[in-house]
Amino acid sequence: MSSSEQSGTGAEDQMSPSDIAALEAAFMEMLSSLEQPASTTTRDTLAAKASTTKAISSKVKLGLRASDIAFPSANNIYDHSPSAAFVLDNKMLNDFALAPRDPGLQMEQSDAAVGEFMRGRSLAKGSYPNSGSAPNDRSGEDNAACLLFFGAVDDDDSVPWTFVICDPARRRFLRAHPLYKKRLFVEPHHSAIPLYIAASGVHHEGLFATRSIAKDEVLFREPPLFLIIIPLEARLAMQFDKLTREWMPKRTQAALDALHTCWPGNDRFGRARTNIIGLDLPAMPQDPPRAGTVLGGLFQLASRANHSCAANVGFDWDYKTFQGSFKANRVIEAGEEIFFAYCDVNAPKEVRREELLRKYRFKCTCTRCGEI
Ligand SMILES: C[S@@+](CC[C@H](N)C(=O)[O-])C[C@H]1O[C@@H](n2cnc3c(N)ncnc32)[C@H](O)[C@@H]1O
Repeated sequence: MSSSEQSGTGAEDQMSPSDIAALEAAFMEMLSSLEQPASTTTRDTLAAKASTTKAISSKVKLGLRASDIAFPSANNIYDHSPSAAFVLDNKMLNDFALAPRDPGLQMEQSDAAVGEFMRGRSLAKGSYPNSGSAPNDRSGEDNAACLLFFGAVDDDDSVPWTFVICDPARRRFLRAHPLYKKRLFVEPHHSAIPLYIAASGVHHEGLFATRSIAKDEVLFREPPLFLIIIPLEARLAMQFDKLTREWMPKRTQAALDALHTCWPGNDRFGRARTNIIGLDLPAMPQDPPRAGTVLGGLFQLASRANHSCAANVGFDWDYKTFQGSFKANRVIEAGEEIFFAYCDVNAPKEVRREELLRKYRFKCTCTRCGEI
């Protein structure tokens, strides 16, 4: 799936040491701005949020420090929660869809997850046998199929993190991100997300609104489960099951396995291809025009949404906070299915249909495309 403005590209990845140094310096600057003490306004906002989420905070025992989730916007209901748990594992999502009026059970489960989270472990590090083509890897490590663990790692697999498979240049680029090795942003609690998963009229399952959603409302924000370079290379495809089995936390593996695949067989690569969303990354100095999208992200919630050329939400990727989000582009009624566009909706119908068929193996019958 592509984000609204971008589609996958085959960007070249030649970065000079000075390019890399400049990017790293820019990110360090960004990091220091994120670590500024909260302003009075931000503190007031946090205090107001703390009172509105009191019921949640009393049950979710989490001690995230503001600096761990230092997101500067201070204007979104899901930001900044100091009592937040990333508890969107698949079982809980299913529970949520089946029993949306039973948040108590979910709270208990999140308590357990949060307890593990707080124990904290050092970052796991690994390399993968070199498959031979890393001409611009100046990092001193020999793994061409680069793995990058972006976020905290817990041996018990219960913490939010992002698993990245990319080329050496992008790895260095991502490493310079201020959130590297830090905890990623977490939602206050998934019962605050106005969505549930249920059978879809267009395909198997989809996301639905639990209540009326206002135009421009952000439905949720979430870090990706993993990122992978686009285009998806054959050598990564062949190693993908092994890579994920060996390096991905079991919890993330389970979340990946729970997603739909539109490709024959049951391999994880097909599952990834079905569900990946193209992400806009900051342009790198040597990038050709429109090469902003160089990574695809797989998301636990966003990847559950079906496509429509008349989508009711837009997907947004915020590289600074490492979050994907859905924003309503019109009022959405309770019970309505959430749709976002996998392709460029400004392209002619025949072009859209061809792309959706080729990449996602379905014929679009949305209100704009009509019956086949
Ligand atoms: C990211 S998944 C969407 C969630 C999926 N429906 C599920 O049950 O997990 C993408 C796949 O859903 C199906 N799909 C999405 N939108 C569709 C639509 N408008 N019509 C038919 N199939 C669709 C296609 O098989 C596509 O490859």
